[in-house]
Amino acid sequence: MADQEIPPPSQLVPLNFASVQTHVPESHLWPNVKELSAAVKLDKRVSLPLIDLVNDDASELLGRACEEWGMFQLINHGVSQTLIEEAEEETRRLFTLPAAQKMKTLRSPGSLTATGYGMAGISKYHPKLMWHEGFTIIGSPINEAKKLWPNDYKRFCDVMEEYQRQMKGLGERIIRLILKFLGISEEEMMKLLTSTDESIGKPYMALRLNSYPPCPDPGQVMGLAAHTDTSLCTILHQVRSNGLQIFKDGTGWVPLSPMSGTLVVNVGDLLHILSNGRFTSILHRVMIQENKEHRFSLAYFYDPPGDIYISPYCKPLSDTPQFPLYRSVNVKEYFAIKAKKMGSGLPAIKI
Ligand SMILES: C=C1C[C@]23C[C@H]1CC[C@H]2[C@@]12CCC[C@@](C)(C(=O)O1)[C@H]2[C@@H]3C(=O)O
Ligand SMILES: O=C(O)CCC(=O)C(=O)O
Ligand SMILES: [Fe+2]
Repeated sequence: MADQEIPPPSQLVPLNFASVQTHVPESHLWPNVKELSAAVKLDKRVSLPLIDLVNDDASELLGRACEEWGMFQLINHGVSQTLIEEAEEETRRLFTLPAAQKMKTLRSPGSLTATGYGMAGISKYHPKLMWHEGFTIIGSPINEAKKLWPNDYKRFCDVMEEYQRQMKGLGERIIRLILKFLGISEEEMMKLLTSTDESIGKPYMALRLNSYPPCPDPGQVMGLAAHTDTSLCTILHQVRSNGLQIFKDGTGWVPLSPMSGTLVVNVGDLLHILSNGRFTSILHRVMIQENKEHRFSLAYFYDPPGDIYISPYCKPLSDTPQFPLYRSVNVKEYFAIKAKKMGSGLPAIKI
């Protein structure tokens, strides 16, 4: 089969990966991936803090993990294994559809909050394309699912809606415990967590299904380039596969291996701002592995609604005076700033 003609990057159309048999097209060859990989501290394969959500000390443990790592793995998270497996199965079913079918739901360029198929938003900041295709779901995916499976869309919708519902509940539990660690009052918390109230703006919660197809030359491509998430926190389920790396201060890039049954949670920019820089919005990326496996992941971005203002929380009664590192910013505005600043929004709101 002939390799598909490559559209210019500005169109942000994923490659028809199924048509690539032998060589990676020029558009996807990252000249620096060898150096990037060589710099990875393989001997430093780290294990993230493992936190039991029903532990009495969960709040303290989560807070410490957010300070030290900005990422941790959760057990006893309460999301059923069956639901996770169903969501995995539906993700696989979606990405193994013919390219033309997936293209019927292509996200409109420029829209940050649309449901549909496409490349990661950060693609437009890189001269080369990533070995990745995504499907973002905000709210109900029913309109897009009908295009993908005209006679059989219900299963996908039911599973994804339930998955979002459970992830939202889990996100709220996690954030509540983390805010408690920061000393934020119940009243202040309510403002941040009233995520379904449409009167305070459009919901920004998003589920992104990620697909990293097998690659004939994994050493020359990038799965998902280094980025921080634009969320309070992100809850990630990886389908039994390596490839996720984090940038740890003082160490450098380190690879992670998912532990089965756990969900990986990371701090995003909004929680970094809220904690006045105390929690790390962790830089992470995905590198394609040699194993020729099709890798999938499901990332749930837990966000407040668009019109909520996020301000650095400075302990009012602490001995040492604290000053806010960032100006107050609303969620919608921060998304727009981050998109405009090529994926790096924090410097733009620094005081
Ligand atoms: C720099 C970025 C990266 C963006 C777009 C732009 C600003 C906001 C980011 C997110 C955050 C929430 C999920 C996502 C899928 C979304 O809708 O907005 C992300 C998207 C991407 O990573 O693709
Ligand atoms: O696929 C992964 O493991 C990470 C995905 C991710 O970082 C994202 O979707 O923002
Ligand atoms: Fe991410």
